[in-house]
Amino acid sequence: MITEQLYQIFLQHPQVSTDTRKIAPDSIFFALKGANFNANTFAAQALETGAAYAVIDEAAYCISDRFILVDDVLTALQDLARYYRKQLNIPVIGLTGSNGKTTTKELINSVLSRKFKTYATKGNLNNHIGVPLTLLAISRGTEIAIIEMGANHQQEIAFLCNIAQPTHGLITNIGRAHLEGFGGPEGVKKGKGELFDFLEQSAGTVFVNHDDLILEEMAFHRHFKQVVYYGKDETNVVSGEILENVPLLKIQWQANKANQAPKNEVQTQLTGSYNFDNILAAICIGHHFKLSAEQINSGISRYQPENSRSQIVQTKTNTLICDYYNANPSSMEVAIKNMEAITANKKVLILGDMFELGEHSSAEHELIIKKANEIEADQRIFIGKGFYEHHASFTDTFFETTDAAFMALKTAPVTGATVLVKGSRGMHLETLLELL
Ligand SMILES: CC(=O)N[C@H]1[C@@H](OP(=O)(O)OP(=O)(O)OC[C@H]2O[C@@H](n3ccc(=O)[nH]c3=O)[C@H](O)[C@@H]2O)O[C@H](CO)[C@@H](O)[C@@H]1O[C@H](C)C(=O)N[C@@H](C)C(=O)N[C@H](CCC(=O)N[C@@H](CCC[C@@H](N)C(=O)O)C(=O)O)C(=O)O
Ligand SMILES: Nc1ncnc2c1ncn2[C@@H]1O[C@H](COP(=O)(O)OP(=O)(O)OP(=O)(O)O)[C@@H](O)[C@H]1O
Ligand SMILES: C[C@@H](N)C(=O)N[C@H](C)C(=O)O
Repeated sequence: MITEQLYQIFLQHPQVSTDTRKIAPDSIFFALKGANFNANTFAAQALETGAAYAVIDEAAYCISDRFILVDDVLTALQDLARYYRKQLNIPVIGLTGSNGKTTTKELINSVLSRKFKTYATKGNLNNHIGVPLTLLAISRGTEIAIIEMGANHQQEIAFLCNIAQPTHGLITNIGRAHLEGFGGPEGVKKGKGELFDFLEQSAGTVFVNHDDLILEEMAFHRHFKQVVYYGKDETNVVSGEILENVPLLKIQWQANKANQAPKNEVQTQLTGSYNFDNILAAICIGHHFKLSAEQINSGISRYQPENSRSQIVQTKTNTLICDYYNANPSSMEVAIKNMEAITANKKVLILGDMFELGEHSSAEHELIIKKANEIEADQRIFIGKGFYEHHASFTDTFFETTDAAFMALKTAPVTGATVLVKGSRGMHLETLLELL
């Protein structure tokens, strides 16, 4: 079936399901294949449990006209999303970067939704499946969409841009994340730069952090229709500075200094000086879309991080900075620097291995141990094989596994401290929480 026909069906049934355990009534079920299951086998069940149609790619399962047979279900999903996107005549803000995508996306959404009907990527649905699902969930009447794009290899952002067709774009930063798939730091720059390439070719608008030399250079070498700069310097369209970080950030910002615009102060629910850039990006985008300072401040101050991203948790015995949703050398470094900046009687670092670093893994883990030793801390606990490899060269505490750390913390608990808990998701550092 060609995409136009599928689109006509989608107009009648504008909801998509991919899991028979969560079928939306009257939706179109896309039978994807995964590591465990071939969802063609669930297509009939999807119809029985409320789906209107099932898109499949194996003829053997096509037993009535409610089955839509295509060559490849994933491609059909992506093509439908691209086709639907083209019908939406709205600004689409594409967002990528090594760190801070989800936080910045949530902040932008929180700000823009003070004035517009917005739709933003849910959670982290940012890949070749997540972006199409996000686009197809945009309801008619939406005025601005904010689409997060993730990648761990070259050409992935180009592919996602081709589907989402952003009119505006932001790269949060270029860091040392997913080095394995991108082929090193230069590869990350190239891969994330595919968003800038798309916006250059399509005469879009980019928002650029002027304090970030890499991003500034990437913007400088391209010819954009419009570049909107933000940063600490008052010559930027939006400028700002941190007023407090104790541990929540309070910031001051100003738009168009030249026009003698007033300064604004906003108390945020975010910790970590690195979040300053994320916040300023959202303010800049709010200003670009002509929100008032009150609307912008309201959007920023209301946003409360969730899901273990820089989340402050007060337990009976400690103040925890829970940051174990992910970890890479860049985000580890800024999280350690933030521990140095905050005021606390006792500071403890619990750091877990960083994944997907390939040949850079050993050196990057060693570097993080050194960085952690450059700041004042009462205890430094490193967990995982990547860190453990270097245990003989340092006097800190090392465990090969999270289970081993669990047993040790059970007998010698950490108390009365501000504790940074950060590591890759696969380290499952959340299992330590009950002891902290
Ligand atoms: C296809 C699918 O949805 N997969 C999810 C599934 O994985 P699995 O391979 O185990 O699939 P199954 O074999 O179990 O099932 C196949 C399909 O059958 C359906 N089904 C199954 C049983 C049943 O009874 N009924 C059924 O209908 C089932 O629903 C499947 O459709 O389960 C996993 C665990 O829950 C999911 O993780 C998996 O999701 C995959 C990975 C996915 O891509 N989901 C996207 C919606 C998404 O956006 N996920 C994001 C993660 C994004 C991410 O990691 N981003 C990276 C960068 C991008 C890297 C990129 N190259 C990549 O490959 O992802 C980043 O750094 O930000 C998320 O969930 O957060
Ligand atoms: N601007 C930033 N610079 C460096 N590190 C950051 C920045 N913003 C957030 N981080 C770090 O990255 C962690 C994850 O944040 P967030 O989920 O927003 O990033 P992400 O890029 O969306 O990651 P993912 O795609 O894996 O969800 C934070 O908890 C924090 O440690
Ligand atoms: C969760 C996934 N998107 C990711 O960021 N993985 C890295 C390697 C991590 O978990 O730290």
